[in-house]
Amino acid sequence: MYVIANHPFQDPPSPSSSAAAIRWSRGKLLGKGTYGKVYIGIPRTPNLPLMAVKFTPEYNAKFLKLEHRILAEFRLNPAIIQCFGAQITQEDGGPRIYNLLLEYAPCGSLSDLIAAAVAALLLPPTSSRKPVRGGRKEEEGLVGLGHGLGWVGFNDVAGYNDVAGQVLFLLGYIRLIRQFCLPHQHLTDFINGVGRRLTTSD
Ligand SMILES: Nc1ncnc2c1ncn2[C@@H]1O[C@H](COP(=O)(O)OP(=O)(O)OP(=O)(O)O)[C@@H](O)[C@H]1O
Repeated sequence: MYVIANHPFQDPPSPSSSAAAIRWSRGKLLGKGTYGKVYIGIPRTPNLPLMAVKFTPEYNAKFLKLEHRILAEFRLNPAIIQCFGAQITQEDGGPRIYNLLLEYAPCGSLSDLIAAAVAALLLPPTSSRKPVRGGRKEEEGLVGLGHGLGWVGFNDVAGYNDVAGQVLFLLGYIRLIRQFCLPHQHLTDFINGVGRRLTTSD
């Protein structure tokens, strides 16, 4: 993989060849969203944490670029997931790829957390929550999530004790509602980032 251009965080819209290249290699697939796939980014540059790298072909990167711009506005905000910049790469004559380098959030998104809390509320009491042998896979997953994260996560978020925390909590709800009722809006990517940051354990 060759790095063609770096978009440092301070200057998201225009590529800069003078920016020090963040070196990383692609790890396992974390998931897939509307705007691209997300892989673990294993840092090859000293002092960089593990990353989540969201990527898509450059010709299709309009929304990832917008996400980059929005995250730039919240740089160094401890409540919001960090972005380390963006890179355009190319492999062996393949298409140019736009990579958004994000802080890795090991505990999933705020919407995951809310879904887990809702699951914990809807599921029967603890004694009957254990996965049943032969039960449906999704059901077991839900039970596992609800059991492990449900109220702990909910209390963590609800206990977030300032105005910003309350707002972020509400944004999480908006995302959940959007998933069921509203047309897709890019703003929800930002909300995703908020959620992931809030659900990290540090
Ligand atoms: N910073 C991150 N840390 C860890 N995992 C992540 C991170 N960002 C994304 N992921 C994983 O990648 C998946 C896809 O994320 P992405 O933000 O592209 O889409 P989404 O938010 O799930 O859906 P949509 O784009 O439709 O809103 C997520 O569901 C999650 O599993």
